[in-house]
Amino acid sequence: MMGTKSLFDKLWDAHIVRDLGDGWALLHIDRHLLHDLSGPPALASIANRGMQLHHPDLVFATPDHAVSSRPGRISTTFPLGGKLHGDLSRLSAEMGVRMFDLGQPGQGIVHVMGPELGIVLPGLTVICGDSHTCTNGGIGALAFGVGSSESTHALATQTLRMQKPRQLRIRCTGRLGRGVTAKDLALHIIGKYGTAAGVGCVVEFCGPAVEAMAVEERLTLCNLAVELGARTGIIAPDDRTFAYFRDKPYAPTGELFNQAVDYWQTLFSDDHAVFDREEQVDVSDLRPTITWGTSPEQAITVDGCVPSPCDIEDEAERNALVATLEYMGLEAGQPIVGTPIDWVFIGSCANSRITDLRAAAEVVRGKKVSASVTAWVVPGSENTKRAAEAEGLDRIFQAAGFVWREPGCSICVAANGEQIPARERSVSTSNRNFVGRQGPGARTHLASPAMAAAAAIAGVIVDVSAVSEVMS
Ligand SMILES: CC(C)[C@H](C(=O)O)[C@@H](O)C(=O)O
Ligand code: SF4
Repeated sequence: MMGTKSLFDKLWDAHIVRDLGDGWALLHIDRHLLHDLSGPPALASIANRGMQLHHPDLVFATPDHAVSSRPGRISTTFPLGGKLHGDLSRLSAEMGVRMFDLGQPGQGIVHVMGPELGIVLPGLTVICGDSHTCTNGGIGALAFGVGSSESTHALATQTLRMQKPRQLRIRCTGRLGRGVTAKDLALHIIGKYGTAAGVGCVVEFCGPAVEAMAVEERLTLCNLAVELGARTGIIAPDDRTFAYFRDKPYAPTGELFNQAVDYWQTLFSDDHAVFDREEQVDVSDLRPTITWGTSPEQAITVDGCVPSPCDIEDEAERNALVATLEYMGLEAGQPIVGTPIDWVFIGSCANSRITDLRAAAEVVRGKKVSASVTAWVVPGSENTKRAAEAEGLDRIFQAAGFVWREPGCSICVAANGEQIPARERSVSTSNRNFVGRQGPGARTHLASPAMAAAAAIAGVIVDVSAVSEVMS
């Protein structure tokens, strides 16, 4: 019989502990990740009820959101973060959870360190009290961001109660052009379909353009699934994925690895799988893409212009656009290229992996950051930082005038006391450009690491694919 199951169906079915009826199921959770904002209250709620973790070996913690990224930082460099870090550290120790502490290999943004350590593997269910948990779908895990009560429930039972989501498949055909990345594709997809397109859905990304991506790029693509409104994103694991996990510290080894690969090879959508919605995107003509507004869907190709209120009939929409342009300090209809910037942030769980740092370093090599720009690189994890330093990327960035920082979320969300001042403009490799996201009044343009690096050098937004030396 021809298979009719999607990749998601296979993972869902494999994890059902009990069918609860009406599409609801109790799922086994294979990995539960905790960070310094959502982790301490979840652990405390278990401790305060006199309960124990059901399976502490499947729970892992890392401080990332509220820790300072200042070189030489310690726990209390940002005092509020020090308190959260202390709570996470103490509760983890008391309850048998492995925490990767500051300065240890493993510490980092929770969605970067999971796959990087092989804690997150293809076919596993993964949860974390964080919306970008969807990132892990890039390696073929079924990963959900959860709320605090679900997190507590999972700590106590190692299960999650969930209604089966609908399924959207986005097939990406063609080949990405030079200077065009998974980030550009993600912004393009969100711009094209909108931030509500994925509501209630799991989005499977597939097709030749996805198959051609490095594992890190697939993580970037799935990272932005939540900005499409989706419950999560997922990509079928393939030979590249299997090779990626060959040397990861928590991945199986030897015969167990071979057995794992045998199973991982069954994780794809069958030919006759049925989706609630299917879309196709030809990536061949994509250009570097950047946001101009305060929602990730407000994205244009870098050679484009910001929209003009005159072109909008609906009054409420027109007023919203006027307000957005005012917040962003942009003129209606202006080209985005040439817009002067003040900050560049290369980091976040969207784009802080080794391939991202390499791409940015390639643009920066031998050049200088514009005198008017403050430029930071915040590696996604301690392991990424060390790998980058071993390749000399830190020296390339520092010679150009970038600040080379310690791993964490930093000014992606400005929860660690680091922020972009009001009315200052950043090109950021992160995933959210909401009002006040990088600090009250801060103006954020989301883009790829290469685009951010090129903007840092030029001092204005530029089309990285038009900077000839870069492309040679
Ligand atoms: C603070 C945290 C819970 C939040 C999230 O859930 O995503 C953050 O990581 C973000 O990116 O906005
Ligand atoms: S890097 Fe940004 S998006 Fe990712 S988990 Fe941290 S705050 Fe959230």
